[in-house]
Amino acid sequence: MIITNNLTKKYGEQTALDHLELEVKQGEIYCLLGANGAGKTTTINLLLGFIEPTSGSAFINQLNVQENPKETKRFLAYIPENLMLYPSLSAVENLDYFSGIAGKKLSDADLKGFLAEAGLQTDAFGMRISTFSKGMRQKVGIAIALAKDAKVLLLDEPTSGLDPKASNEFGLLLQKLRTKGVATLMATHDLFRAKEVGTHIGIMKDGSLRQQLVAEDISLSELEQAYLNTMEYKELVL
Ligand SMILES: Nc1ncnc2c1ncn2[C@@H]1O[C@H](COP(=O)(O)OP(=O)(O)OP(=O)(O)O)[C@@H](O)[C@H]1O
Repeated sequence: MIITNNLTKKYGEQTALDHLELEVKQGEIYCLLGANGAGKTTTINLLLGFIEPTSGSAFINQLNVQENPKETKRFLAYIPENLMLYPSLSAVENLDYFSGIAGKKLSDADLKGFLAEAGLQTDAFGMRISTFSKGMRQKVGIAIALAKDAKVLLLDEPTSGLDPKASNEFGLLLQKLRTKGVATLMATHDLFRAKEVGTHIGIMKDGSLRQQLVAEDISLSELEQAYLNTMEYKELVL
């Protein structure tokens, strides 16, 4: 579903992404970890076609992103850290608008069905987005992915700033999408959530993917150690 071949992005002398080889299959949740500036957002922006690679290629559903910018977007849903929705429109109206852009004309009942499936409480369906918490807005983002029938979900730090309950709910939603066969790539700083929801975990540093792990094969403390080793942190001695 998601494949990158030697995907590289340079800004002048600086290499933001260095020959990335990545594959996320149907029903997998791949969590990308890494310090600030490691290249996580660059990876997502390349998959979205927001920026052009310096070399290498990215594929969504077997289509080259650069060569098929419109077609690849049809398969994608993207939830950034702060999802942009229309603040003066309701959840139903936003969903109607964004699913319309994706070419879906849905009935009121369908729209509400997707919001319910995304875990939004019924009394919020008609409320303005400006009154929503971040967790509620992220649920609208999931509803958009569901309505669009997205095959690939790209997430950039979607749980940052969410309280543990909202973050846990978001993780459960990702697992629900996984059972529908969605391939998810999530950039995150949250090791705990990566271990909880991820099927695969990649650790990036300075634009390159340094380690790839299968989530069920490691414990949280092993993941933490692998992360710290990759970052070459020394153990803190007090
Ligand atoms: N438009 C740009 N111009 C120049 N350098 C850039 C640009 N965008 C990103 N970079 C550089 O590319 C590198 C990778 O950045 P990127 O945003 O992908 O990191 P990240 O892993 O997402 O970090 P964070 O966790 O802080 O979001 C950084 O060194 C960054 O400064």
